[in-house]
Amino acid sequence: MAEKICVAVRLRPPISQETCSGTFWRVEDNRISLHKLHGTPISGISYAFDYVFDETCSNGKVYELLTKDVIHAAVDGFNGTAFAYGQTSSGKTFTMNGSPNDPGIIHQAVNDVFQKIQMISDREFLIRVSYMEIYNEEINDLFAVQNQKLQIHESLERGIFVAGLREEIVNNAEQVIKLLESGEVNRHFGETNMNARSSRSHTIFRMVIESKGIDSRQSADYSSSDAIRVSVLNLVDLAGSERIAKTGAGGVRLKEGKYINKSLMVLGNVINKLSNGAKQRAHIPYRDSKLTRILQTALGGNAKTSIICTLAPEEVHVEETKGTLLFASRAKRITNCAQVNEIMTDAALLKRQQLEIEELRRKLQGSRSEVLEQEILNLRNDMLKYELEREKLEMELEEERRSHKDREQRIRDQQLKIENLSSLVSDGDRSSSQSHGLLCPLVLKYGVKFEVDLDSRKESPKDECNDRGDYFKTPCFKAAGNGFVAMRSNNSQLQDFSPLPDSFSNVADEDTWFKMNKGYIADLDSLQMSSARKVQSFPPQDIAPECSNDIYKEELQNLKRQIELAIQEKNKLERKHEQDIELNGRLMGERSELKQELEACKNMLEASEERYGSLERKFQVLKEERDSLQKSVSESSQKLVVVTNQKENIMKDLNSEVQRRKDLEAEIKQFSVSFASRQRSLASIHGEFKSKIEKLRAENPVPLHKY
Ligand SMILES: Nc1ncnc2c1ncn2[C@@H]1O[C@H](COP(=O)(O)OP(=O)(O)OP(=O)(O)O)[C@@H](O)[C@H]1O
Repeated sequence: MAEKICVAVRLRPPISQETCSGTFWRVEDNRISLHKLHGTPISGISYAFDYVFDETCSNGKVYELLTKDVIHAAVDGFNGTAFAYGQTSSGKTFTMNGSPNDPGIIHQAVNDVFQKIQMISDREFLIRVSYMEIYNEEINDLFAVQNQKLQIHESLERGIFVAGLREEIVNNAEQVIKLLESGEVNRHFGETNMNARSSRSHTIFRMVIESKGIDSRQSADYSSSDAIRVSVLNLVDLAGSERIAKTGAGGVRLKEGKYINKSLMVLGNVINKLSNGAKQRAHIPYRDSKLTRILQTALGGNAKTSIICTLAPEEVHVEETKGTLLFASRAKRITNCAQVNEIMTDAALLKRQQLEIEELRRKLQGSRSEVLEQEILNLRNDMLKYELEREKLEMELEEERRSHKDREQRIRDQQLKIENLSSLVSDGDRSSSQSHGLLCPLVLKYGVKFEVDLDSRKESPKDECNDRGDYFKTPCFKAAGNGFVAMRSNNSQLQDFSPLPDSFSNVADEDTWFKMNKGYIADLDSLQMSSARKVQSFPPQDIAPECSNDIYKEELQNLKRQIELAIQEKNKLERKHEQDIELNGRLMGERSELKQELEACKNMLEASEERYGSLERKFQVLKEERDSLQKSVSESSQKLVVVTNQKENIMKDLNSEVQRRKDLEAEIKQFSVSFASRQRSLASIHGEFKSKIEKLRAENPVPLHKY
């Protein structure tokens, strides 16, 4: 979350008893302004900050109001930086280090860190401390004097760090204070005109606070407690800017002063650029000095930062104080963006990966596999349905084919019957008309032609009747064209005359036709009489005695009846035939519809099969993916076990080492105590002996010349 740097100014009590002649600084709430001697504020020289501490304010209060939050946040995993800035002798070191009566920010921070840790029961902490100074633009290790001119490095894992700097693992505040004291000895101080013990270097006391949830190993689910939080807390005491003229520096002090001023100038530039806001920032010159490089995270980066600017109240320093206030005002505009720094341990990483894999698998199954499987199932069902439908249709079609064949067969049979009947009729008629010597060709409805030639019996030499005396022969069949006509045949030759038979009269007689057709009335207007024909009349003696006219008449009547019956049968069959044709047409239509439907089903089936195949392939790919995920999960689990074991071993070693150290310390303490008591007893023995010797000497004085 973006937040502004917290800035406070602190006015130190005046050191010299100089009499104020012109101006003085007045503190009101969180505002400091320059006033004229008689109290009027000087316009334009008034500044407000988060806090303004006057000369009466203690380090305790400064810590409480300004720095405590940063320190607590560091315990919670946020990077933190607190530094003091100001001209030489303005009270930076006093603020940071304090005095025996009024411990400074560093001491209070150290105590507070350990107190806070004590209160956090669900995390275990590991704290490392280091102490360095930047002297003449070189980094020296204050815990190990041999570590000098150290280099700054940067890595993804550690960020910006000083390589080779000694880090001490600490368990309590006292330990840290002792280390600090030992480090202070190595720090560069120097006497200047302005400060009897002036810091000639910038010092950075660094605490690295690592913490981890205690029960993370037991927890099955990944949570933030599985990660290790690593935060860096920098407590910085800067060297003070100085005016060479004022400090009276020369030689070494002058060289130091130049480096101090240069690095503070770079710090000023960085603050200046950062305070311009994101748009105008352009390049921030962190790399121009070691100080700004080390404090890079604290300035406009991932850290919570508080700055205390110390001010010398003396009138003689008013210009430097104004400069410091300007610096503080600019720093106030800087925005940082602090966040908890969590590092994944191997175990936590593995656990998180495992969970992520699980999640992915769930998603995969939920969003794809299941859906695909369902889709495949649906398609399979569809396919089955189509198959069944297809089978049903095929069966129907087969049945239809069979019935169609039957119908065709029936039609063919009927046609055959009709033809047989027709030929029967025509043969019968021919015989009949031949027997009467009458030619009466008739073409009746539906193209069945009946010729009644009553004379042909006698004329035809091939007639079987001649041979066996039977004038009615087995009918022969003869097909005729369609059409509803009743007409005389035009096939016969024109005759000279055509006399009507005595008894039969005219064949076109209405009554006769009515009788012949059994109630059917033909359109007599359309009937044509055959042309007159010469018929040779035979004398009665030429005719066989049994074939008298009556017999003929009777035969003719029979024949007529047969013809009528045949015609009726034929009409019936014709109607049936028509119906069959109609039905056949309808069935053909249905059949072609069924065929189309079958074709569509086949197409759908093919498409389904194709889709099914592609889904099967996808399913296979997903299966393989799942298998590889499972494999990586099992590998991760194995790694997890190894890493956990390793960590447990290390923790055991560490604990035993700590215990050993404690034991040694106790031993040393015990030894010191016994040593001291021995010393005391030796001293008392020595005293005793001495006094005894003295006493003996006094009792037995020995003459000098004896020696
Ligand atoms: N708030 C304060 N109350 C009492 N004494 C103070 C206060 N601030 C500073 N002093 C005293 O003023 C003197 C100079 O202070 P200090 O050494 O802390 O200044 P400095 O800014 O660190 O100077 P330098 O930059 O030269 O190291 C010291 O003797 C210190 O004890």
